[in-house]
Amino acid sequence: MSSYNVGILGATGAVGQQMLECLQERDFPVAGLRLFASARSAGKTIEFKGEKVVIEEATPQCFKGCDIVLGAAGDGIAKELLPHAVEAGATVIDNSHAFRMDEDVPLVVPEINGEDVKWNKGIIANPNCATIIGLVPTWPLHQAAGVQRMIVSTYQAASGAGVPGMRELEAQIAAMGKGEPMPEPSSFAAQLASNLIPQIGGFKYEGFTSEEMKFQNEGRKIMHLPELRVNCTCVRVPVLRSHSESITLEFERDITLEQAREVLASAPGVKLVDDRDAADAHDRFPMPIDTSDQDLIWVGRMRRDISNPNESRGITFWCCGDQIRKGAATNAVQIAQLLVK
Ligand SMILES: NC(=O)C1=CN([C@@H]2O[C@H](COP(=O)(O)OP(=O)(O)OC[C@H]3O[C@@H](n4cnc5c(N)ncnc54)[C@H](OP(=O)(O)O)[C@@H]3O)[C@@H](O)[C@H]2O)C=CC1
Ligand SMILES: N[C@@H](CC(=O)OP(=O)(O)O)C(=O)O
Repeated sequence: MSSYNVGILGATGAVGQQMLECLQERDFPVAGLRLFASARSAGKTIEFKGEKVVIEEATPQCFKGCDIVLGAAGDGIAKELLPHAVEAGATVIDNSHAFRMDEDVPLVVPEINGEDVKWNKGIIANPNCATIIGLVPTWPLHQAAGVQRMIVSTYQAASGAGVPGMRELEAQIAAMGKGEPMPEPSSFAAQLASNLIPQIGGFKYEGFTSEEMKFQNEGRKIMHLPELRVNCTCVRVPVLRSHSESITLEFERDITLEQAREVLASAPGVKLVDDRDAADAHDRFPMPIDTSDQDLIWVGRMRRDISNPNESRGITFWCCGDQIRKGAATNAVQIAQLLVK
């Protein structure tokens, strides 16, 4: 089997660190590993497969010799640096928003549109984390009955805002516990501990935020459904890791609740946890505490949409998934696996 020189831009962040674990877990054929971050981190080391790898400062020239570059930095850095990785001959799989909606950039969730990697011209984009988590269970139901419309509410963990978001929530919880003054928020618009913040990203379109519009726009591109109607509300919740979503789907064709359950029970990337009679809440429905640090999207609370006048055309469910893994690092490494297959 061939092996590849892999670079990670943003190797010290929440997603970059998780990528290192995913590469190891999936036994990705890494010939050489290069880690890039800001000048602040240059010279520090990170262990990979028992060996210390020195972090290099990310510059336009740094990608020489890389076959695959995994992007795990913010939009601005991705835009500035990753085209240089392509020029240096690498294929880029980027997690930022920078290239997702570009026409010549495939936006890929392997369980849905893995085939799209084939038409890449050097950059493949990893979708928004909340979008991936919602679409993995939606796609098999779409294949069964044709999804026309989605109503989505997300409950997004603090680590969606990276390492700084996680630290901010931890510091606030610690201050509350000790009765100390609350540290000023900086990653989030307001205090997150003991609160909910119904704004992720800036306000963008008719009062919807950028995060909310990503669900519609990226969802249309991934599922090849340019007419898909999506109404999404994104909320930041005081959970450290793993996003949760309430999703109502409206279908073109009839599907019963039993049929929908059957579809999801064998869908790739999905675990059905939907047992109203289970004695233990952990077996009754998915919760973010149970879906952290694993790769599947757990689905439960499956119900017929009683607000839909056509009783066999609407399904509501709840799902949870680790957004640092399947919403980012795992999805990117799965794409890399498709590329080298
Ligand atoms: N967290 C999540 O759940 C998800 C994140 N994403 C996306 O993934 C990307 C990374 O997010 P996340 O890991 O959360 O962010 P973090 O804030 O945790 O990490 C950011 C990374 O970018 C690096 N970086 C910052 N400035 C520079 C610079 N000037 N040059 C080079 N590298 C730099 C940081 O290095 P240093 O340590 O040296 O500052 C760090 O490695 C973002 O685009 C985000 O939108 C996508 C889906 C989910
Ligand atoms: N915005 C997401 C995480 C993220 O980074 O998304 P995007 O890659 O689309 O900016 C969250 O905060 O939960």
